Amino acid sequence: MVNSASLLQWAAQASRSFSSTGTQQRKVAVLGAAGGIGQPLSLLLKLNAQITHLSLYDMAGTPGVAADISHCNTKAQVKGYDQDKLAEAVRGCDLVIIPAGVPRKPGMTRDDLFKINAGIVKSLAEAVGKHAPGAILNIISNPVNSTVPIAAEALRKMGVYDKRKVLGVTTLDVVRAKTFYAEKKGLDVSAVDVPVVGGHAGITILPLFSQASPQASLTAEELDALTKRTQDGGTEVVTAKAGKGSATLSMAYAAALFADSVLRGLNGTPTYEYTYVESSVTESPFFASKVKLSTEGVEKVYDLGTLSDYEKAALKTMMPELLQSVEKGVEFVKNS
Ligand SMILES: NC(=O)C1=CN([C@@H]2O[C@H](COP(=O)(O)OP(=O)(O)OC[C@H]3O[C@@H](n4cnc5c(N)ncnc54)[C@H](O)[C@@H]3O)[C@@H](O)[C@H]2O)C=CC1
Ligand SMILES: O=C([O-])CC(=O)C(=O)O
Repeated sequence: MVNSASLLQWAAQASRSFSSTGTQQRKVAVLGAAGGIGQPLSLLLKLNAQITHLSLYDMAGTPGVAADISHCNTKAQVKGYDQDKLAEAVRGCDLVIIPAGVPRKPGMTRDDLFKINAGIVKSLAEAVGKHAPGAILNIISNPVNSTVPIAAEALRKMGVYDKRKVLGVTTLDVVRAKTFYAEKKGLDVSAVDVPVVGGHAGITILPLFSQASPQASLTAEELDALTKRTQDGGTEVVTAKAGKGSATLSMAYAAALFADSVLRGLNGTPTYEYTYVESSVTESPFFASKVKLSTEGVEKVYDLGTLSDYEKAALKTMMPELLQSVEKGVEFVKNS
């Protein structure tokens, strides 16, 4: 798993690798690049020495963001594309990251975003299926529990679906669980690992503190508080931003870490991450668990290991909601 130390490493390497030769050509697109997540994410990707071409797409304002970021003295060549240039933006991409869509306001659930974001993700996935079949998709747009099945079903309809390549980004849940656990137990956050499985909404987010490392003892109250804080991490930010959107900076950080792992895998160094993918680990057809990322995307999906009674109960409780969200996404594409 890539951690913050490697993030700093690639930032440090970025300007040095400016003159390096012989590295693989890797084109990455961000769809929704002018948004709250899109802008800082694009900046972090510009610092990633694995990326040679960075393609920024949004409905408007993208050339400005691209011009700004392009002045950083790192290797990636940056190009901005507005509305009618989607095909050009994604053509030849190895990785397409989608943070396009509306964010929550206080009082909303992620599922409340379905009405608008379902259609956005479907049309962007179709464009990738048409102009960049074979690219890996990293889907950030909410509700992730439904938008990933939407993208998968849209690509399946086109005959280009590859389950190894459609990945829901749940890295922020892992980032939060690590932060909150380390803070609570006085641990070095850079040495902490916490698996987070399930989905990406409320009770479907399940941190597995029984498998955290290093193991610190947690009282029943501490375990419950840490689990709930991880599940409500998004809402904590939505409330604090008071109508001005949801997590953007921590999300950009998490998505940049995840993209780095995907690219390392593509470039021949296997990496391990938690991500929401087509899965047979539970009865839900899509589920977030640990995967091995390699040259074709997800090479292996791991099972959940030994769960505590608390985690077994939480897994059972989340299932109806998760199944319903998956079904809602699949039906949306089938009926459109
Ligand atoms: N997976 C996760 O852990 C997280 C997911 N999110 C989700 O990410 C999404 C984006 O959040 P923000 O960046 O804060 O929103 P934002 O509103 O600041 O930015 C979204 C951008 O998407 C663009 N957009 C809308 N329709 C588009 C289309 N058809 N093609 C290309 N671009 C399009 C908008 O013009 C805007 O620039 C939301 O759905 C939010 O809920 C947010 C945080 C964490
Ligand atoms: O809470 C939201 O709406 C955004 C999100 O997914 C997160 O921050 O985890």
